[in-house]
Amino acid sequence: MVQLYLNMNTIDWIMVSSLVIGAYVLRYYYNYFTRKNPLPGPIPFPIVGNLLQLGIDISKMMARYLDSKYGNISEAYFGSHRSIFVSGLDDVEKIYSPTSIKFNSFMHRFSTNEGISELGLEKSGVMFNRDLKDWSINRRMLTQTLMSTVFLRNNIKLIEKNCDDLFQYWDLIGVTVHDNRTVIEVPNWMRVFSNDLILETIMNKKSYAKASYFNHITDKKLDIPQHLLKQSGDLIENLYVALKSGMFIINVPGCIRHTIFKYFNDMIVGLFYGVEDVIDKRVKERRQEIESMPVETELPSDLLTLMITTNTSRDQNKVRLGEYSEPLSDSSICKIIVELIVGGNSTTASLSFILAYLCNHPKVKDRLVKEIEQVYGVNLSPTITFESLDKLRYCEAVLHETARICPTIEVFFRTSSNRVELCGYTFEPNTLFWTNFYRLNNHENYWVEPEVFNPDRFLNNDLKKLKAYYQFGGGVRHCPGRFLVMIQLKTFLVRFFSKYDIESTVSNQSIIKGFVGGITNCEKFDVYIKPKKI
Ligand code: HEM
Repeated sequence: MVQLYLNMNTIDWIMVSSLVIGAYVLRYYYNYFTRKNPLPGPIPFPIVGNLLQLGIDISKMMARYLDSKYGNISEAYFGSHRSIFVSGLDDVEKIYSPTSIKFNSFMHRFSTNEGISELGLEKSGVMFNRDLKDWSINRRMLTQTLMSTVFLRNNIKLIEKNCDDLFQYWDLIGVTVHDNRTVIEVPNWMRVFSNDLILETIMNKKSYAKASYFNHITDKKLDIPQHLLKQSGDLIENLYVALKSGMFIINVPGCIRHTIFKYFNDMIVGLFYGVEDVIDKRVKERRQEIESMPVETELPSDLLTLMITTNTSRDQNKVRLGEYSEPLSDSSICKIIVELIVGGNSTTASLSFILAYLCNHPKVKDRLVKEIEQVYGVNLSPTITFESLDKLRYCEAVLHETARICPTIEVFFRTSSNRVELCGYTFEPNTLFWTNFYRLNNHENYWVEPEVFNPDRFLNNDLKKLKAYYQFGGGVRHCPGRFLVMIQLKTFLVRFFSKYDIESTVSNQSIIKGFVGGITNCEKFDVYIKPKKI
């Protein structure tokens, strides 16, 4: 046999390779055409699946293409992984409504995924964690903190402080000069604003992304140490690049990422772990700060402090993790924090879309401002309380209507934990289901004139009755940041419209969307911001 190999010339090698490849391709298509439960969808290629036809960004292609071409249920392949795409209301409800773990057939986010596993997220954190015991501890801790009134009340103060900083920078670049025509690029400012906010919310330390951006775009340099600006600027930039490449890591098979795209793959994974290193340093620093304080010191209720002290002698019993009695490890805390910062990026996108829709709908904007003035009076810098935000019914309707017509998460996913039935088909455990929020939120069967931006549809309606409205998922894995997001968006709008008016640089400016790591972003929207005349 060895002799036979040694005697083979180039032609022989080409023929043998062709035979092997041909046999592989034949077997691949035999398996494909005889698969169980065939669903409509584009025909895949070996190894890459449908990546060549559809690209790597599932949000874009699913919401816009698969649904209109193949209907309520279809399939596509990312590498060898089969994904099922669902956009019928009954089926999406089946996936997101169960509220108990015991009777839930869609408990997991992913089945095994080599990209997620390379990032160390498969068995830690919350979003992708497949270890349900570990997930339930982390999840319970997050829910009890992120949704507690004490935490949310404190966060209002932090949002106000960040608004004040933002407005100070805007004033410095000249927006308060009467009739000033300084162009404000909404998406860029909202990105640095919400990144600072989420980092400070989680890490209990000032972040300087706004200041870094201010220094980048103006000649008036702020008197803040260069290393602090660089640290915040780099962290945000690296996170953004890592997030932008998230779909590449998740959807492109390892055999391609580690060969053809090795350089790019290593760079992204390196960036991701670089971000984690920065967070890890902060976790250790905070641990030391806490340990150096007398035991009886009342500690603040920020997330990092709570995560570090849970199940330690400093635990102030704010969080109860049932039977679990171990403190969370630094590495576990780091993974959770990375996910939360990524979650904060949807808030960025929401802020930009809200301002853009308000600019393009001046009557809605006027009504919103009127409501803010009714609740807070005409006041450049009103004091905001948790209770007062509850009175902003129209504002809430504006937030929901923007999320309906322009969801920042257009599609999201769960994986079956058991054998399940959907749309008349039976699926095995570990099948990945992508659900189409964009289609449901804009479907003519469920909404009157879905293409019209009309917050009134949310005004006198119980959210539970608007079954086709999906923003934060639902059931047992419902987004734990949803209350925080609503508080952040409302507080920002109250502070903003108490001090300024906003106008698009051109009438009816188109709202350009981009897709970054599964989040739909506003790519560009330029406005003039004018001081409010009192
Ligand atoms: C507008 C902003 C946001 C949107 C649209 C959004 C949307 C979502 C959606 C659709 C899910 C999946 C839920 C499910 O499977 O049922 C989710 C999960 C999650 N979100 Fe959010 N989110 C936002 C902001 C945030 C923020 C600010 C945080 C944290 C500070 C956060 C933390 C999380 C976490 C940890 C999960 C995973 C939950 C789990 O798997 O158990 N999100 N989010």
